Amino acid sequence: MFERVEFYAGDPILGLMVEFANDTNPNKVNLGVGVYYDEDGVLPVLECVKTAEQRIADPFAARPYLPMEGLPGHRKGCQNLLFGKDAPVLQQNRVATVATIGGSGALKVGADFISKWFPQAKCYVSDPTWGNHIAIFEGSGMEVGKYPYYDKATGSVKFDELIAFFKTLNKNDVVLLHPCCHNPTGVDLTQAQWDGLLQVVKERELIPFMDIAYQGFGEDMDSDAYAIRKAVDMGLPLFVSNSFSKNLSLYGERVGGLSVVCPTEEEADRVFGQLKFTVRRIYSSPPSHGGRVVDIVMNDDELHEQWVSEVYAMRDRIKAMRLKLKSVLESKVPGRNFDYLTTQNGMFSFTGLTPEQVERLKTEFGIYMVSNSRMCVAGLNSSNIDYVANAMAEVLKD
Ligand SMILES: Cc1[nH+]cc(COP(=O)(O)O)c(/C=N/[C@@H](CC(=O)O)C(=O)O)c1O
Repeated sequence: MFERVEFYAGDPILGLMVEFANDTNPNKVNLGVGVYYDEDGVLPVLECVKTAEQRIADPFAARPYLPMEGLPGHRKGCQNLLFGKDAPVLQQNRVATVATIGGSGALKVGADFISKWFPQAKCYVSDPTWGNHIAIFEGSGMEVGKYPYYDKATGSVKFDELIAFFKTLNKNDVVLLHPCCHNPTGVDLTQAQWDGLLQVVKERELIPFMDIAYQGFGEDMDSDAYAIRKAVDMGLPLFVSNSFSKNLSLYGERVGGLSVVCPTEEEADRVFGQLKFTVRRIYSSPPSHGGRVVDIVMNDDELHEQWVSEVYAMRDRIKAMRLKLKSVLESKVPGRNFDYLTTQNGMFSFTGLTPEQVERLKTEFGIYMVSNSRMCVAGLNSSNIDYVANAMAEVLKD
């Protein structure tokens, strides 16, 4: 019956979590999956989340379905975070937003919506990108291509090639963009480059789909949303998928959102209805617990302020680990350039290690990075950073 079903090779990122859990090396270090661990190597529960949990704690409360679109406060929280609390586009009711099952659910709902209403559209992702981007859009039946992005030789963006490529695309083709904290490279566009790129998107009438999963881990909440707000200012139609997994440390609660910026309120109403229908036929409605936590933290001014400072503390610890690792590696591997550790942004660093060197880190030292050489810097802390630096220095001798 199922003999034709192919074996699943496993996910290059999530598969590492299983391997890591089974690794008996007492010195093992998880620099694989994009999860923030604190200075003690523990996945934190934010103080603002604890307060929100206390407010809703009632183990005997009923658990009704949420609406297909999720809680109004969850949706409002996404909109204020992405577009700015008093943004005209929100006052004009031109944004259709649904709460989703994490950022992954947002991408899936968006991909299914586009596949249905723009059946000729092709999707183009950065080279490289988060591996699941390709799987999600192909899973929605879309053809997925790659646009030039990361220049291995210089460690920067191949901006001229990217622009030239965008100029070859067709109306309504989708370009999947990382507004900040690019995954896996950590290499972001400057604001001037965003201005130029979005101008080409406008001229070619492309559909920009911005996936922001690390807002607050780059510079700050507003700067990290620059590309999103610039696109709105330019009057572009825009899809935005956002995730609270990392910046609320609510990974397993599966909380995110999909927002679609429309030219008119009437069109936003139509899109909102079809987004609800798309949710209904994929997973029907979103989880309630995480949605209630998002609602409280995002809409209580005091908790929101506390949340922002907690995200910035996570951001700053990652930046401190970048500086420390760079200085230790420079002392251990003189002559090799480690500037990328401090020029790259957000949770990830593209180390440039070969697959063989990455494999040696895992098998000989119990240090886990993604095979494409992505390192989750948030897995570093004062007690493991020297061990990691020594191991990297060792494999770099090859
Ligand atoms: C760019 C990006 N977008 C969306 C997601 C999905 O977020 P969620 O809200 O959990 O559905 C992730 C997760 N990335 C990390 C975990 C994973 O691969 O699922 C990672 O890159 O390690 C991203 O890195």
